[in-house]
Amino acid sequence: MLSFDQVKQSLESSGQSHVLQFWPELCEEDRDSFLQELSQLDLHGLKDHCERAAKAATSPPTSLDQHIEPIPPQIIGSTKKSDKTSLANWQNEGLLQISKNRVGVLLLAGGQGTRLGVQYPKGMYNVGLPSGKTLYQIQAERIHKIQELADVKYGSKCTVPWYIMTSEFTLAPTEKFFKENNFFGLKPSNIIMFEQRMIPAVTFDGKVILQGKGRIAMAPDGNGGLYQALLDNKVLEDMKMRGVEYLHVYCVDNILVKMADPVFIGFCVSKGADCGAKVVEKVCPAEPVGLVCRVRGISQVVEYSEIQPETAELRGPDGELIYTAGNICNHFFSRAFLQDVAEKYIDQLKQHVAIKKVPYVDMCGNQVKPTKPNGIKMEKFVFDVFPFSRNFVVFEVAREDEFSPLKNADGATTDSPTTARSALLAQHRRWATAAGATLLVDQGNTLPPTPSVSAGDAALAQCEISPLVSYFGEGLEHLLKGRTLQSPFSLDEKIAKDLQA
Ligand SMILES: CC(=O)N[C@H]1[C@@H](OP(=O)(O)O)O[C@H](CO)[C@@H](O)[C@@H]1O
Repeated sequence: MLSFDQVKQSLESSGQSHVLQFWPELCEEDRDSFLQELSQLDLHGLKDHCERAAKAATSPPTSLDQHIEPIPPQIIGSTKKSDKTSLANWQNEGLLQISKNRVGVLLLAGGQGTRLGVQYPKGMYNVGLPSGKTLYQIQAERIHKIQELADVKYGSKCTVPWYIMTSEFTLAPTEKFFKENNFFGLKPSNIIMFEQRMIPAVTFDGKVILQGKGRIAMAPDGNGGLYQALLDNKVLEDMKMRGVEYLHVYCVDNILVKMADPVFIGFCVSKGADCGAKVVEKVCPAEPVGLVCRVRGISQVVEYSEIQPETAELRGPDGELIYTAGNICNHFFSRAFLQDVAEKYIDQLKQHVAIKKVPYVDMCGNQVKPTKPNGIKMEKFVFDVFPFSRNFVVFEVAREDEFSPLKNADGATTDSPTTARSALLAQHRRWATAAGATLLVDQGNTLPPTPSVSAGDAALAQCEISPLVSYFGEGLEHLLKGRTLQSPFSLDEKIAKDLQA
């Protein structure tokens, strides 16, 4: 820990001496914790950080729009358009890699869930499924299942390690939650949690914001803080030690995420890719998803907050949208590529500006909750390493099978607990009917085989299939064929055993 004088001097030379304004009022204990917090800051880089933030907030980002082009079809694979044999080959390749312990998953879980309006990590959210499972539990069970599928196919016991990037906000509650839930049956040594860095929020005139008299307002450095966090926490060494060559990186909020999806992994590996992204076709130009595209010939993502509406709305001769490749935050990276990024490119990652309402103490020491944005948070984005890739590929998937993110609180028309729950239940209804089951709603009404689903439609049968029973709809026929099932129907491992018997 640095001494008070060292910290004071550094703050003065960065033009931030106001940070210690309330020091004389602090008790011994608060002084200690504040000094500790300040010692951990990158004090050398502070001046630069504050100046850059203030400058970025006042000068609009240079628009990339004129240089955007769609991704060329040659580098796109698709669960919708590629032929069945290719898909089966990719799946086998993916399972082979998994069976050889070469695949890991990495969860981006440092965010605060502000839009969802909860005080705890998003992964702990229960969207109200009949089973009451949280996002973390669903993900853990999918890891279990994919290990089992690879084991069965290639006859070897394998592990898919689960790396979880948290932040100061989410680490402690996430650890506690995993412990309380007995790590959802996974081996604790195969779950590696680590923390991303936090950086200070800054006012429009480049001053660090004091959140309390002895505390500065800190925010995680964006999901692109991943690369620094991999270095800080020696995660690449851990991967190397385990023999993990490929990583599936995903964000916490997508209830349909396919953990270590063998088809996607297999596609990327077969193409010799070092980096890849899953996309879905955008539903409308304004959908808040990043656009996977090329800018001046280089593959990258232009975030929804940074594209102009006129560009997003561009249409071709038949009225079809030109830019349709929506980023679902499911990325593939080879370990070699991540090593390269860490060694050569980490300082070149773009900084993005987010203007936010940041609670603060004013000059007189009053706590203020601003009603208008007052602060700048600088963030890095996980996909900003794509331009450094030497062989980037894109994999298009069906939205109804792979993308239903939880972003907003209930009441919103999109991306809410209700839409997430409905998407999962609809998928499981499709699996059950495809396996030959008939689903009955309350009064014995038979469900049409392919029900059209609207969010929260109570008239539809509820059918939930545990990931421990089926990962992508496989293995259900021998359990469900010819059966009539009363809603709500929950197929867990125990019921699966009974049905088999
Ligand atoms: C920096 C980043 O990863 N942004 C991602 C991420 O955005 P959110 O702001 O977390 O919703 O998830 C979206 C998909 O849910 C994706 O479209 C977008 O590009």
